[in-house]
Amino acid sequence: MNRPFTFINSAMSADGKISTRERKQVRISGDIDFDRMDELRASSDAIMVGVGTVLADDPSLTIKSQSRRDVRKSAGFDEDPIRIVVDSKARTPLDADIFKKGTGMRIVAVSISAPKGKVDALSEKATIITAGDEKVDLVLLMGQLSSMGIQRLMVEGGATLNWGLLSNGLVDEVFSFIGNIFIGGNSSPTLVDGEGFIKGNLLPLELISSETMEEGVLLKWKVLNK
Ligand SMILES: NC(=O)C1=CN([C@@H]2O[C@H](COP(=O)(O)OP(=O)(O)OC[C@H]3O[C@@H](n4cnc5c(N)ncnc54)[C@H](O)[C@@H]3O)[C@@H](O)[C@H]2O)C=CC1
Ligand SMILES: Nc1nc(O)c(N)c(N[C@@H]2O[C@H](COP(=O)(O)O)[C@@H](O)[C@H]2O)n1
Repeated sequence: MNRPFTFINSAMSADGKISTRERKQVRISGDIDFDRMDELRASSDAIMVGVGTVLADDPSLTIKSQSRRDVRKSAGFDEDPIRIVVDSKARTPLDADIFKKGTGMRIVAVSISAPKGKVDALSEKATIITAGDEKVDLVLLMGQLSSMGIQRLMVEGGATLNWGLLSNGLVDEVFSFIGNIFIGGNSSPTLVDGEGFIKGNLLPLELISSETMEEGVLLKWKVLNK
């Protein structure tokens, strides 16, 4: 199956949490890491998040640096990459920042079970891809994104989508910034939630690089999919 080259970028606390138990966004990394994230966005054809992240953080997923926007434009691309929400039940708010801010294509991926009225309303704002019965079939979705010409896909979480992609063998690399705080809480989301892998069937990684950045560490992992 053809699929885009896919990488996750995430920031987590020293105890592996990506936000608090109230699922409120916290600043884990600093300006240097946010600028690195902006560079990754600018080098990508598309950026994907789960609807849980849209509901919690309302990210715009736009490129913030004007010079990076200018470079993309002069190369004939939209200033922002395609922005994709994986949203089985079409819960993305119609006034979400991904619709209000930035330029270029937006995609909302839904399942057949999504309410038709809300899907119709979202179709005024975004291209709709329907894949899967009750929840979005990520393997099918990746095939469709590839056939649309998306070759390099950046995933910005959250915890449930990360699990869905990793457990289906759909991720090639992971950038993980580890910040100098503890968040704690057994219900706070971690880098990878979902059911979790079981003993004897864990997902191995190869460490590509590690560097100290601001008050934390940036790790780059290659995912050793079977
Ligand atoms: N520190 C960081 O780098 C980041 C932190 N976050 C945090 O993550 C939290 C959101 O994470 P979650 O609640 O886990 O939501 P999520 O963003 O992972 O979205 C989950 C949703 O994805 C959709 N989905 C559809 N098909 C799926 C499939 N086959 N597999 C998996 N998901 C599928 C479902 O509708 C599901 O409800 C927030 O608290 C947010 O602040 C989010 C992004 C980055
Ligand atoms: N890389 C990173 N570091 C942190 O400290 C964070 N809190 C996050 N959160 C994610 O950053 C994105 C912000 O997007 P916009 O600025 O609105 O475009 C969003 O995906 C947050 O969940 N990331």
